[in-house]
Parts: sequence; C-alpha cells; structure tokens
Amino acid sequence: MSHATKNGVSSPYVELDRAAWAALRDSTPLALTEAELEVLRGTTDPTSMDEVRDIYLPLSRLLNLYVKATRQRHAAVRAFLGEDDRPAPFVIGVAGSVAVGKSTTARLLRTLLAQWPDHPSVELVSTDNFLHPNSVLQQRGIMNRKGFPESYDRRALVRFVSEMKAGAARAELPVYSHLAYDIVPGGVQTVYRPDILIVEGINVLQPPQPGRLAVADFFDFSIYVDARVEHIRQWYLDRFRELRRTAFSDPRSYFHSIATQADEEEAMTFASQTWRTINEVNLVENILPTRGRATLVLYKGEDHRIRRVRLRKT
Ligand SMILES: Nc1ncnc2c1ncn2[C@@H]1O[C@H](COP(=O)(O)OP(=O)(O)O)[C@@H](O)[C@H]1O
Ligand SMILES: CC(C)(COP(=O)(O)O)[C@@H](O)C(=O)NCCC(=O)O
Repeated sequence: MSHATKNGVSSPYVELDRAAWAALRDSTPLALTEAELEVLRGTTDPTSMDEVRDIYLPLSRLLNLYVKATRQRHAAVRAFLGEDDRPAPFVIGVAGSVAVGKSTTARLLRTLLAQWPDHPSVELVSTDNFLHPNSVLQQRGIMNRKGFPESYDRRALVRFVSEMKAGAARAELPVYSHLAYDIVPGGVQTVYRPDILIVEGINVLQPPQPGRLAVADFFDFSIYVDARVEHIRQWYLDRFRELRRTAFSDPRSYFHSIATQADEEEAMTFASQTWRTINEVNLVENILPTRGRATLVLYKGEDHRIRRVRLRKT
C-alpha cells in the first residue's frame, strides 16, 4: 500500500496493488457462476472469475459500507431538520474511455451489489440514452463528435438523476441503440427508484458548466476505468473486428456496409480513423482530465486485467 506524498503533504489517494486489494475481500462470498459471468461480459471483454474474486468482491464490500454510512448520514440530517425518512438511491458513476470495458464493470457491479440483503434493487443506466439523436447532431454539424460532452442532452441527464435523488418513484428515459447508431424513435426505458443507481458513460465525471449542476454532483461514489491509450485503441480495434463479423452483419446495423462491402483491411482503416479522430481525441481532451475526480480508479494492463487500484480517502 502506498500513501504518496507531494511536497510533504499527504496525498488524498491510497494506491494498492492487485494482491493488497484482493485481500480486502474479507469474507464477501462469491455467488456468481461462470455462466452468469458470460452473460455480463461485453464483446471481446475477457473479464474472468479471478477478476471477480480479486477486484469486484472487495469493491462490492467497500460499496456496501459506503451505502450504509451514507444512509446513516442522510438519516442524521433528516432528524436534524425534523423531516420524515425519504428514500433516495445511492448513486454510483462509472466513467472511462470508449472500449475500456465500463459496461462490463457496471453490469458486474449491478449483479454483485444486488446480492446484499440491505440493497437488493440496483438499476443501471447508460448515458448513451441521453445522446442527442443523429438528426440533431447533423443539424448542429457535430455528427463526428458523438460521445463529446456537447453531444449529450446534459440537462435531461441531470434532471433524471436529481429527480431520482429527490425520491421520484419512477422516470422514463429515451433509448439508444448501438445497432441503429441512434436514439430509437419513441423508445422508452422506465426506471423505478432503486436502492442503488449506477450511471455508466464516458463523460459522467465532467465538471459542471458555469452556473449549472453536472450529473457527477449527484454521485455518492465514482469509478474511473483506466488503461494506457494504446491498449484501449487495440481493444477498440479488436472489438470492431469482432462486431464486423457479428453485430454489423445484421442488415439493420448502421455499419452493415462495413460487413458486406468493405474488406477487412478497409474496415480496419475506417475503425482506426474513427478511433484517432473521435474517440482518442475525446479521451485525451475530455475524459482523462476527469480521472482525478473519481473516488476509485481501476488501472488495467494490456491483458485487460486490473493491476492496481487507487482509492480516494478524503
Ligand atoms: N457499433 C456497435 N455495435 C454494437 N455494439 C456496440 C457497438 N459499439 C459498442 N458496442 C457495445 O456497447 C457497449 C458499450 O461500449 P462502449 O461505450 O465503448 O463502452 P465500454 O467498452 O467501456 O463498455 C459494449 O458492450 C460494446 O460491446
Ligand atoms: C455511444 C458512445 C458515444 C458511448 O456512449 P456512453 O454510453 O458512454 O455515453 C460510443 O460507443 C460511440 O458510439 N462513439 C462514437 C464513435 C464510434 O463510433 O466509435
């Protein structure tokens, strides 16, 4: 365990290697089968049972402690104000680059956190539901900025999380389809107020615009999934190659012509260009600068395995 110091001032972070973090699992039981894990894994994501045991069970234990402590703090404030108990979900943000594996992390957490008897209902919402439809992105000339902060309806995202936090019983959200590469016209996802709400997306740790609130202002805990840019690039390309063989071969896919008309070399040139001109620029300019705001950083190595964990103590 290292407590880095800078200019003699103790750092707010503690950094643990994989073995030190894994030891913090304590007695948290492993109640997930290989078949259940298989369903939670994203395309080409190799997250294994070892990863669940060494990384996600200690994290589940830590989050359970956070939920309990946060409930106690809220109850104390309500008692101080003489207010009745009002249920509010514990909100967790999961951030990181396109293709870093956030959705696998978020789905695993949803399953593991729901196994605790004190917070069985866990909802997961991906911020792609709040992207502006392609028609709006085209109108604004920002179709090549999909995933950048301005490509989202940030007000609607903040409104959704703030309403859930304020105790709203349910909310209706738009739906994004990776297949159509667009918002689904008339699509609705209904979210009933859970014990824990996980909000996953590349830009969830963005600071607020002047005079506004950002979605991160409502997080009780946040996780940044991190890796070297060149490794994430390789994962993006590997996944694209696999999607070309699978999802893109569906005639309804926005990228269908990449599967049917372009040979593999042309397809991969297109993918490299998309990575370099959109996703890497967004990572370096907008996403990486938010890493320091996360409560926890999971650092992945080239093989996708988490090597180190950094926790913010204060
Ligand atoms: N073009 C696509 N077609 C189908 N599925 C996709 C496409 N792009 C991404 N996905 C899937 O969407 C999910 C989210 O991907 P992404 O936003 O890159 O985040 P991450 O890889 O960090 O989970 C992943 O499960 C991925 O497999
Ligand atoms: C939909 C995404 C912006 C991710 O959205 P998120 O759920 O993280 O808000 C991303 O997967 C994406 O499609 N990026 C655009 C460039 C590309 O096609 O890779």
